[in-house]
Order: sequence, then structure tokens, then C-alpha cells
Amino acid sequence: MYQADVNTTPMVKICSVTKIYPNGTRALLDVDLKVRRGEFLFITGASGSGKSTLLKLLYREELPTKGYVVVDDCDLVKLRGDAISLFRRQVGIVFQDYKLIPQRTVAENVNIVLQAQGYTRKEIRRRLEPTLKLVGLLSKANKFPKHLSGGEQQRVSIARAIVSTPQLILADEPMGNLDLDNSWQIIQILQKLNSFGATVIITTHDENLVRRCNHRVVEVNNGKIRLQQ
Ligand SMILES: Nc1ncnc2c1ncn2[C@@H]1O[C@H](COP(=O)(O)OP(=O)(O)OP(=O)(O)O)[C@@H](O)[C@H]1O
Repeated sequence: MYQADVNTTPMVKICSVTKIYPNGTRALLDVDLKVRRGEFLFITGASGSGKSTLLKLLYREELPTKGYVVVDDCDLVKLRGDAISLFRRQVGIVFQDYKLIPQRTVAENVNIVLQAQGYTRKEIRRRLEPTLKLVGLLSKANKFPKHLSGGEQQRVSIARAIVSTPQLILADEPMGNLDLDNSWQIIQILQKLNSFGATVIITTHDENLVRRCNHRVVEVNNGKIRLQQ
């Protein structure tokens, strides 16, 4: 599915980034961060510390007020128009609130990404089954989101994020609405994808979960990176 990349240039480079929202809120101040290809990174910090803003800069949802953001050799500050959607196709994004389409089945929610990207029906079929299998939802392909538990819905959203095999997976509080067992399942799926070569960056409040895993942790505090371990 994924290919480990031996290239040693960082997958993500955030250099001297300050983000001030139009209403004057300063979300990030002079942040520097590099993430290696194939790394699994946790971003922790209190509510409002700037974690989501940091992630939004990485999928070009927001632009920095100062500094630059490079993902996979692409300078995101310079991206315009269609180049932004083309870039986002190479990034798998997982949100806390799943963002599934209620009127579509599990399979349709996942396929929609590939359809939008012009994949053939044959290719869509080829990708769907292993992806649903990986997140443990093959037997629920024809169910609608309202018939799934929160953990299952989050696994559909992961399937949707990874079905086009992006090299970078960004997950913003993916366990935010889940209990410990379901959170652990999500982490294990993301770790598996990481073992296949994907770079994974997760924001979380959950210090216990972070402690259970042996990955680099970056703590954001009041818009600054306070601690890297
Ligand atoms: N679109 C926006 N406009 C104005 N201010 C914003 C916007 N988005 C976030 N902020 C502010 O920027 C700061 C950082 O917010 P951010 O969402 O990045 O924090 P967070 O660490 O992800 O918080 P949480 O854990 O609660 O999701 C906060 O003060 C927040 O109120």
C-alpha cells in the first residue's frame, strides 16, 4: 500500500511561523518544527494553545501571517487556486467529528474521495476492500453512519483519509469523542499506516494515550512550542 521513503529531507518544515487571525487573536508565535518522513508525531497542549491552527497550516486551510510552511517540498504559502486542491489530495485528514455524509453508506463515504479524484470504477473497487479491511469495517460497507458507533464512524473517516494512500496523514483530535478502547484502536490503525511508510501527525489532549506510545511529542503552549521530547 505505502512505500517507505528513504529520502532524508523532512516531510514537514514549519519555519518562524506566526499566525494572527483576522480578529487579532495570536494563535502561534515564531514556531519552528520539522517532521521527518515516516515519523509518527503527537502534538499536545491545552485547549486554545494552537494545536489545530498548526495542523490547519499543514493542509493549507490557513496561511501563516509570517514565516513559511513546506510540505513534501511544496511551499504552501505560494499555492493558489487548483494547486491547493491538488496538494490536499496528497494529504489524508481526520477530524474529531468524523465529517461523514449521513445519507451515504460506509463504502460510498470512502469512495467519494476517489470519485472526486477521477479514479476508474475498477480502481475504486480495488482500493475499497483492503482499506475497509484495514480499519475493520469490511462487514459494515453497506451500513449508514447513523447505524455505527462513534469508534466505527471514526474508522470510516480514517478509511476515507487513507484510501488514496497519502504519504501524510493529519489527525486533529481523532480520539476526542471516543472512549479508551476505541481511542486505542484508532492509534493502532494509525501506527499500522505509519509502519507502511506514512508520516502521521496527531493532535491530542490525551496524555495517557501519548504515554502509552513511544513516539516524539511536541507540546504547544500559548502559541509556542514549549517542549519537544
Ligand atoms: N478562525 C479563528 N478566528 C479567530 N481565532 C481563532 C480561530 N481559530 C482559532 N482561533 C483562536 O486561536 C487560538 C488557538 O486555537 P486552536 O484551535 O489552534 O487551539 P487548539 O489547541 O487546537 O484548541 P482545542 O484543543 O480546544 O481544539 C485560540 O485562542 C482560538 O480561540
